[in-house]
Amino acid sequence: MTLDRFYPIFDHSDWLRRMLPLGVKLVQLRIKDQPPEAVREEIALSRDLCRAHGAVLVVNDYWQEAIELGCDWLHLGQEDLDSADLAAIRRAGLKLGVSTHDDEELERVLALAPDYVALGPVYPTILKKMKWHQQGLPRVTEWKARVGAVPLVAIGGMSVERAGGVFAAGADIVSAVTDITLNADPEARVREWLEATR
Ligand SMILES: Cc1ncc(COP(=O)(O)OP(=O)(O)O)c(N)n1
Ligand SMILES: Cc1nc(C(=O)O)sc1CCOP(=O)(O)O
Ligand SMILES: [Mg+2]
Repeated sequence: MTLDRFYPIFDHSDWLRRMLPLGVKLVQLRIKDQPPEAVREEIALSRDLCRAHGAVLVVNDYWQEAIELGCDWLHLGQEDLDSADLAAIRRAGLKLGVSTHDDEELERVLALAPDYVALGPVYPTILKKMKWHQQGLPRVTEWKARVGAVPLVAIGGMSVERAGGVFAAGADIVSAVTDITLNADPEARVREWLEATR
């Protein structure tokens, strides 16, 4: 299966309800600091919305809920990998995307045969505090050479204006958060993203 080249990330199903009708075909639900019932409800709602729109939903962090709720894709970071039951995830048939930021992390995840590898932050991000400032485009090129046929997701400080250069550097998919969610007109911005990536 070929994943869409535009991969927005949202923290609530309300965003999916707004953006999926525009043509988004790959989206991550990234929930932080919510009670367990709200997390489950949000994952189930997002799963159903994505199925109705023929889009791929990637659930961030919540691997047990993703299994229990019959989801198809999961994203895990390095710390998540420490506690996740990868055998159970694979038994459930979930596809797995993973974050990487340095050589050691990349070596670790390549051994897991991931379904995509994310590299970040390619540019500085304002979404969360990170140990890494920015990887830069040469690092994207290096990562693509190392992951080979595995799809490479570039994340961190992404914008429509930067996407072309990031694809040219070797990324297969570009993922964005605040370029959309903090935009004065998020729907219009998503339309620009779709035009730039199709
Ligand atoms: C596409 C994509 N890439 C990287 C991340 C970050 O995952 P992680 O390092 O586990 O951090 P949190 O997002 O959980 O704060 C991601 N979510 N998606
Ligand atoms: C969630 C996340 N993970 C990253 C990583 O490098 O692993 S960067 C990032 C934030 C991306 O948000 P924005 O598009 O607003 O910069
Ligand atoms: Mg995580």
